[in-house]
Amino acid sequence: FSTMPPLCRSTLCDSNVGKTCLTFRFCGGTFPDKTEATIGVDFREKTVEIEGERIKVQVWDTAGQERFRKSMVEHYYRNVHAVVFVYDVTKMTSFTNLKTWIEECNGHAVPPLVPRVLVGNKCDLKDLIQVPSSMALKFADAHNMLLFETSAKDPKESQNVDAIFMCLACRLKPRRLEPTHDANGKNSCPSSSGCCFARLGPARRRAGSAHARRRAQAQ
Ligand SMILES: Nc1nc2c(ncn2[C@@H]2O[C@H](COP(=O)(O)OP(=O)(O)OP(=O)(O)O)[C@@H](O)[C@H]2O)c(=O)[nH]1
Repeated sequence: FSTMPPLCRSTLCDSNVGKTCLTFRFCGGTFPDKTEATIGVDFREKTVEIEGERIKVQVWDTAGQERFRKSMVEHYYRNVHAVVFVYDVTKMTSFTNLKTWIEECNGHAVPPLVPRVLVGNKCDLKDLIQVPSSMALKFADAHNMLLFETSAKDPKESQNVDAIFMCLACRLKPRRLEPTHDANGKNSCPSSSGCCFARLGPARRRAGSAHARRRAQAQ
């Protein structure tokens, strides 16, 4: 068991996009029947195994509603190892608001080299989709993020949800944590080659994988 402190990542963005449900799906393997608006920050944990090493992943589920974010103190931003930005594929405003969330993150001194990924949730609602994958990919590219399209609700999509956190756990695996942010601030993480995706099964290869491969080829 890893004695390192848990890898912490934060899920950020508008209310109702499914941040809480995604963390339930990843940490507990279930979709909650009912959720309440998150107040402040909720913590969930899961231990994953990567290359024979057990790593504790701690997910910080942050409130989307402004009135419940008052307790989101600087501390949380300063201590994240990775950030997961979530939008609802059936709600264009949640996608256009991403810019504000990225600015908020930057404004709280989250170092640009802390890995960030973009997650389009509620893909099970196929007839209601407002944000096309192509648009999301363009945005993800422009902000140097990988894109995952998921559904916390559909159990068939659960591998895609796992892929988000497994990819980040792989990038942040303790022995890789230091080189990711070397003394010169350069990103020397070996997984920038897209190795996380190479190890994940085909079911997880949505928009994110094609995107990752293109990025890997470009590097
Ligand atoms: N169809 C569908 N509904 C989802 C999915 N994920 C979440 N929901 C629903 O979306 C609503 C909001 O989900 P939450 O996980 O509470 O959203 P949140 O982003 O954590 O909201 P805040 O805590 O207010 O920031 C709930 O009614 C969920 O049942 C999904 O993948 N598909």
